[in-house]
Amino acid sequence: MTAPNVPTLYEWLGGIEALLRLTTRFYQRVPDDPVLKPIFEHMGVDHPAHVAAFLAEVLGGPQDYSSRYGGHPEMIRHHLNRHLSNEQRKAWLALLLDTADELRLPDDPEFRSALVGYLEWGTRLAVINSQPGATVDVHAPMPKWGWGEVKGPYRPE
Ligand code: HEM
Repeated sequence: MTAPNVPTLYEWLGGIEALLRLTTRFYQRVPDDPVLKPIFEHMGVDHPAHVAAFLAEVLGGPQDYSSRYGGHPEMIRHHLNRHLSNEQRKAWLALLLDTADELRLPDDPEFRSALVGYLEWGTRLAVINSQPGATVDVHAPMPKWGWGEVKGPYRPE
């Protein structure tokens, strides 16, 4: 159970508006990254908004990705047979975190460690689901991420 007065990670980072800024800027920067550029050459214009909606739901925000876009099974489906490598995963993660710094998303240790925890998990799952033979579990539940061991945001004194 969530303790009273502890914001969700979604609330703490600034909600959907902040996530849209993050994903929009991230995919603007992708073409400048030689490792990531070829992977996203054919992505649709809605891709940044879909990833923002997915992250919002995982981090405790509205459940729009589930109600509008098909939930976790649909996200997995997008990664099937992409043959993503660990090198590509690390480039994705590094660029996302660098973009979070560029946009001045909250950088307190509590928030960033929780965010990195989810992104480490999520990017590794994307790589696993992109390998030959991976299949979609149509009942895969949406992951939910909270503050973890730190139990809440940084508060002075
Ligand atoms: C936490 C990590 C991740 C999340 C939440 C995520 C989320 C998503 C979502 C929601 C989509 C569907 C977008 C749409 O509907 O257009 C998608 C597609 C995709 N993702 Fe990810 N992803 C993650 C990690 C990665 C990583 C690490 C890579 C590659 C290094 C990757 C590569 C792709 C590709 C290639 C597509 C399809 C793009 C296209 O439509 O051409 N993803 N991802």
